[in-house]
Amino acid sequence: MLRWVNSSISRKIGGLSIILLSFLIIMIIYSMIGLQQIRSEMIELAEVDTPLTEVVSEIELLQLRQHILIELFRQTNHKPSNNNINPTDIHQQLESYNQHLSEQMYKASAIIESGIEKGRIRFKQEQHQLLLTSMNKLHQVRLAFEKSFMASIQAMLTGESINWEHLEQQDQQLDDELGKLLNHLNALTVSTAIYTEKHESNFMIMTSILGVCAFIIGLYLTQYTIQYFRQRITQTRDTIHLFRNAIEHREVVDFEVDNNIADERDELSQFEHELKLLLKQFSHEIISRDEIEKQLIELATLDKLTGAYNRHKWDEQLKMQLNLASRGAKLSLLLIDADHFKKVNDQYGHEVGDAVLIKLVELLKNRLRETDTIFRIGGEEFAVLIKQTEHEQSLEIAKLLQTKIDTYRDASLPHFTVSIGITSYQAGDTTTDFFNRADNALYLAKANGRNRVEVV
Ligand SMILES: Nc1nc2c(ncn2[C@@H]2O[C@H](COP(=O)(O)OP(=O)(O)OP(=O)(O)O)[C@@H](O)[C@H]2O)c(=O)[nH]1
Repeated sequence: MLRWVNSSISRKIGGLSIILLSFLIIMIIYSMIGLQQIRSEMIELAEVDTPLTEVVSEIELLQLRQHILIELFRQTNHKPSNNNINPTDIHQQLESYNQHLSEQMYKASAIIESGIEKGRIRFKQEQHQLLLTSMNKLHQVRLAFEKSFMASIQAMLTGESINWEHLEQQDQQLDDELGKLLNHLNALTVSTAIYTEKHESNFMIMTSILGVCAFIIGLYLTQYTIQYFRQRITQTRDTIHLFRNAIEHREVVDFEVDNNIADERDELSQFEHELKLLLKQFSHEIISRDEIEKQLIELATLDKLTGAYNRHKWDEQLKMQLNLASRGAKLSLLLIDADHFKKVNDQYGHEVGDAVLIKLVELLKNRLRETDTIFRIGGEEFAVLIKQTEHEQSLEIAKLLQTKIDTYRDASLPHFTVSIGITSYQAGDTTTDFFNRADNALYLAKANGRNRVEVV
């Protein structure tokens, strides 16, 4: 069953088509055999039933002739002078009647014998026996009638009295026997016709059942094919939908892809498998490209040495934050400059100077909130934008930073200090106004002895 489920689509549909085709072939063969049988039964009807019907009609006519013959004989005997038929004529007619009856009986037995030989007479052994007995009886009765009739003619010719009672008895007996034979022959033709009719109706029922079965199989095959394709296409559409959603939300699509069974599956499963692999790989690439882009943007906006934002980012952020401040947001600017940094470089070397700058930014980051951004705007000069904070509080932060740096000690670094100029946004400030006020404050801090905070 699993092999069937996993087999290719062409094999699945091919398998079902073979079942349907085999069924149709069986149906056609059955119909041909059935039609052939019905045809032979029709021939049988034509070969047995029709001549037998003719014999029956002939015997019925002979029955009539028998009655007429007796009546003629009666009239000739009653008024011989008024009748132009003489006993010789009656004798001849009797012989002709006998001959005809014998011929019809011979014909009937020949038809039945030949029918039985060819296997076309479908009646029971007892029926056959009954027919033969009836014929024998008829033969004997006919002989007795002939004998009695001949004796009566002879009596009429010699003027003796005729035994009418006996003749009429023989006539009646012959009539009865003829009637019985006719009944047997009729029953035979009727049973043949009934058999054929029954066979025909069985054939029609069987053909109809086979037709309905073929229709159901065909319908199921069509339904199965449509359903199968619809289900698989829906699955693939869901996979693509999942992928699209994941990409929209910038998430990695984690399809379950079973590599081991991929080769054993049908074409649609293999297609789905390949699609999932492709989408998975594609999503990974999109996400990693996003990561790279993010890193590139970060790199483009960060200062390589200290990790603080660079001058380019500073210009952009200063404008943006000032814009927000003009709409009511609180904003303070700290300009931080390392004191006598030239001396550090000169005395300890440029590398130590770099290390001092790195440490300086690290100390600033440690004391600031995530939202307060640090920019390196010159060699040893930094700016900090403090958002959503009152001026007094910003001043406190500036003093705290200056003190922390002053009190910081590291055996591998020289002691260093910073001067800080601070200002807060004032209504109508341009970037230049805002920056210049902070710069003036820094200048004051430098001028007033460094390692201190000044406000403007
Ligand atoms: N090591 C190092 N030094 C730098 C860097 N950028 C600027 N400098 C140095 O920083 C020094 C700045 O010196 P100045 O502008 O004279 O100021 P200062 O010596 O700090 O004195 P004041 O600012 O007046 O206290 C210069 O010697 C620059 O070479 C850097 O990235 N690394």
